[in-house]
Amino acid sequence: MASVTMENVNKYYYSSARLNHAVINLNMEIQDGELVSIVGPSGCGKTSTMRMIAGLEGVTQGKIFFDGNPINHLSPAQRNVALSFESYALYQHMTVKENIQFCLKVKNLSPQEMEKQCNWIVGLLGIHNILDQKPANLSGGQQQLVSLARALSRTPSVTLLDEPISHLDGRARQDVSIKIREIHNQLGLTMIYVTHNQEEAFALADRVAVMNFGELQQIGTRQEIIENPVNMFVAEFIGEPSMNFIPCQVSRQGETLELICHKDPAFHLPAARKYLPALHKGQYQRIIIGIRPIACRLEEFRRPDDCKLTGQVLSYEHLGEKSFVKIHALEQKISADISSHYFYSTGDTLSLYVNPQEAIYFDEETGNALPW
Ligand SMILES: Nc1ncnc2c1ncn2[C@@H]1O[C@H](COP(=O)(O)OP(=O)(O)OP(=O)(O)O)[C@@H](O)[C@H]1O
Repeated sequence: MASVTMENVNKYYYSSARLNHAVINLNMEIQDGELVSIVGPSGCGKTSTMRMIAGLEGVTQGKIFFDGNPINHLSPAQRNVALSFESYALYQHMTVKENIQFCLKVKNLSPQEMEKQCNWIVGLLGIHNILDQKPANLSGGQQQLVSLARALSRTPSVTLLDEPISHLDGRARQDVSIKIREIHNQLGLTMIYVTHNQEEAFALADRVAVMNFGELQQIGTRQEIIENPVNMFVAEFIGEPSMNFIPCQVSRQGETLELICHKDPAFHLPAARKYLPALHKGQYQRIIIGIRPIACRLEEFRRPDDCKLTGQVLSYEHLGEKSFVKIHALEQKISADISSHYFYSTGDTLSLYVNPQEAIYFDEETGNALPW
């Protein structure tokens, strides 16, 4: 297995006389044996990044290294990467078993070893019943499992999985993603995993990379990204429901700092301790306060320092153990994740309690998180 380093990597596409800067100055380091997941909105450059690492797409500018060795000039085969992309790319004239074994042939295994390796991955992914089928007779989900089996049966330098289980339904998807993690752990693979599903990304990966408009916004563990998003894009994109953003004016009176979020009715928040040094510098007049829905509590769960926010219920959803409510307060929508067994109707008056210490502050001008 190998570490992957991307140094100032750029990808331009020239199509219909239009220049598209799909990946912009990407710098990323993936350790040997690490599982990194890439998430981001459609068109942000995830697949282009994967295809450049695989060698299926040229790098316009910048360098990619495996274990410190430049690989830009190497063909896909020379890079020794295993791939499973959303479109399965199976050999249509071969059976499932032949598809898997074909990939193992490059490893020069004996027939017995090949059989053993094939049985291992087939057993893990539970696809024995389709071994003699041709791809055309399989569902989209089954074809993805075969494509995944092919990628995971090898022990390549780097394993690239791009939406490898997007066609599986809920339960099967969860089971297979757990198996991918198990295989990764067992074999110590260096793996890059693209998904639109944040929960899957955080459940699987050691670190998650968030991209937007071709640029890497942040790479970190779940805790780092949830607790310390670097900007409003990451804060809003990660987490469901999305973070609430409340614009505030910073009011300084001597040593006292207060955030005026709304005048009538008045809603003031004491400044969070961790941001006091940044706010005292006087550079920020207006900031945006980010409050996660999970940090908006009902009265029964309120904490001593919580501030009260009252408004009319706009919507209420009860989903199994979770309940989401939106209220109209401070002339905007405020979402709360209230694990509650009460039911609310549109128009009910509801108070939510937020702890000012749990808020994340952003510069109104740049959208970047304030330092602390
Ligand atoms: N072969 C191509 N020719 C021209 N433009 C392309 C090509 N492939 C991708 N693009 C453009 O590059 C940008 C990044 O595309 P890419 O497929 O890498 O994004 P993505 O994050 O993987 O999207 P999705 O999540 O929808 O798969 C998009 O604007 C896309 O339209």
